[in-house]
Amino acid sequence: MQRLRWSKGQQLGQLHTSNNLLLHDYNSYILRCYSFIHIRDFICKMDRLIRPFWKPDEDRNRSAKILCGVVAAVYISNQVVRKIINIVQKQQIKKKIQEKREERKLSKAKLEEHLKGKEISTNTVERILSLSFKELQADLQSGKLSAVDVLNVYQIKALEVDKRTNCITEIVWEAEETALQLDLDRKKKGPLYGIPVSIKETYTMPGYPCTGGMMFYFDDPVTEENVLVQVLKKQGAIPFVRTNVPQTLMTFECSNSLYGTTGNPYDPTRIPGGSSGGEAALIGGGGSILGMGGDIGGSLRIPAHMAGCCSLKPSGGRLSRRGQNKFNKGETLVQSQTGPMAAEVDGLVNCMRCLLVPEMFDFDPAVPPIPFREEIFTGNHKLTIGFYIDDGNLKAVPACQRAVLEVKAILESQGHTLVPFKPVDVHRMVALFLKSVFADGGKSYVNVLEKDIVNPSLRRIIFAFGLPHWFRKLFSYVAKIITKDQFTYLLLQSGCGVESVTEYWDLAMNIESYRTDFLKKWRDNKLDAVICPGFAFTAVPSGRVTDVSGGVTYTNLYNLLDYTAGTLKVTNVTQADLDNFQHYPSNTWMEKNIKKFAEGSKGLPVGVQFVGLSYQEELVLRIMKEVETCLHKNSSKEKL
Ligand SMILES: CCCCCC/C=C\CCCCCCCC(=O)NCCO
Repeated sequence: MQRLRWSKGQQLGQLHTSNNLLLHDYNSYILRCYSFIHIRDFICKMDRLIRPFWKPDEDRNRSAKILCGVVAAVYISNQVVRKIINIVQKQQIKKKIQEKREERKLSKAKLEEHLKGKEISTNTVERILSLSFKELQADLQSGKLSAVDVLNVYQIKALEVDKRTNCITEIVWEAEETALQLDLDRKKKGPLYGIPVSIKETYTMPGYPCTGGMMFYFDDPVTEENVLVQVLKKQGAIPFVRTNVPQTLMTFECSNSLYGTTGNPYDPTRIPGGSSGGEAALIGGGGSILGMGGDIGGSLRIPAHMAGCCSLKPSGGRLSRRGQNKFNKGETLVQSQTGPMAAEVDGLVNCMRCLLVPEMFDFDPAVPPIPFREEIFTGNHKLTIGFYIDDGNLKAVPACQRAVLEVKAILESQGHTLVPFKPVDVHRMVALFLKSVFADGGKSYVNVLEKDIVNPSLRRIIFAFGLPHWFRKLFSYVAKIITKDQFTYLLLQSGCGVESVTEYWDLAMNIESYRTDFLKKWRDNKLDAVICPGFAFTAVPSGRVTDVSGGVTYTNLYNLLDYTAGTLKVTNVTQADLDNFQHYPSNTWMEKNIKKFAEGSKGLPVGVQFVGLSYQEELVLRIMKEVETCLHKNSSKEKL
């Protein structure tokens, strides 16, 4: 037996280095059988030890039976005790959640009372809210407006948007004190003086919970202030609210047991996108002019597209990640990036300008010390821009296709050359992405959520993550036959992650080779930039995200490549877009769901994505600004 085990073990070691998935599954299966053999061996050994104590005429199997019984009893009672502990813990969590919800309600009511006491006229509110980013900045700099007035107006509007969408997790109480101080200290005006900024819940700010929507992190003490928050404050900005995120951050639904569900400002029964969904709902609803978010698979861009604002996902840690990435820590192959979200491109530009300063490079020496390159942003040479409306995974819905074609026409009218482009095999890309972000097979999420109330939209995935890998992989084939969706298959297959360091290194090499192939195609087409759909579809009803999760290939491609990508709202869904659904395919489960969820989507915002190579933030912003200017001109012409 010993010899057999040794030789099989050697064989397994050899098989393990192979990349063949089936062989790999077979290995896991054999290893499991071996664990069983170990238990049987153990029982046999114990049997031999105990046997001398039994009378010789007794049943020879009696001791083994008793031992099996004891093992079973210990196992069952262990399970029962664990279940009881879990139930008690869940009750405590529910109580805590309830208390927290009451606290949040009271805090918001208190701020509302405080603002009512100030008797700010509707006129003032409307006037300040109607100002563009540049106008607001100019009025604050000239002293026409005070920081406190602007803050109070945005607080009023933010509370109003929150009532419809539940986008605010915490009120930043020291905001008014900061504004008063800034107003007193007028000589020291930073470039963002008096600009209220909303902050995603994942940014650490001492005194405020930073949970990523997971109760597990609720009692984690927050000691260090996020680097970007520190720099923004130094530049005169005033963090005034913190905003909601999805449980785990790895989905684009914006819902968790602690803060509840955030709705879309255009239709609260639908999602605002995620994970920076609270930010997008607040900015899209008009309750904030500038905000901060994060993005590992689309979390800055999906919500900007779905809730109607704009965002920029910088590349390569261009902005500091310190103090926001504790949830994706250790994920080095695809890294979460921090970035701004705003009502207009000017907000993004000014934010980047004010963050790319010596203070940030000082606070975080890991950030490449590249200041904002004005010469690239203001450059006027004509560009070659690739475009696509279908990435080869899920076809973008008619409104998302139209949005890209409209931007294409705008850019052509500005003298740029637009050429058709098709990304390199997105299925290959998404398999690498899922394997990287779920490298541990989703184990850390399952562990963290074990002591939480799992959000209904995630239950199916978390359940799948708890299943043995061999079963998940086997089931992926069944799921593929039933759904006909390649993404569902890949989520189950690649979501198993890697089993060894060798596999992790292989994965890193495969990502490198995908990046090389993509860059070659980009260079062959002589591209400066690419435009493509903001996402595969517009906002879907809450709770249905996992039914259409394949849409993420439109955004996570640029995370895997580590390119710069920004999203700008360019249009709204029209009746003609909905009528055009007759040409949309319904071959797969997700395509059918997308079609179903599009019903009633008229009026929802639609964004377009603008992509540049790594460290091309200024170029991407330049193109976004050009398009936004033309859109504004066109809409004022329409109004005339
Ligand atoms: C743990 C549950 C995950 C289930 C959803 C699986 C479906 C798709 C996987 C990728 C989705 C990525 C969405 C965007 C995530 C993101 O960018 N988060 C930012 C984190 O800082």
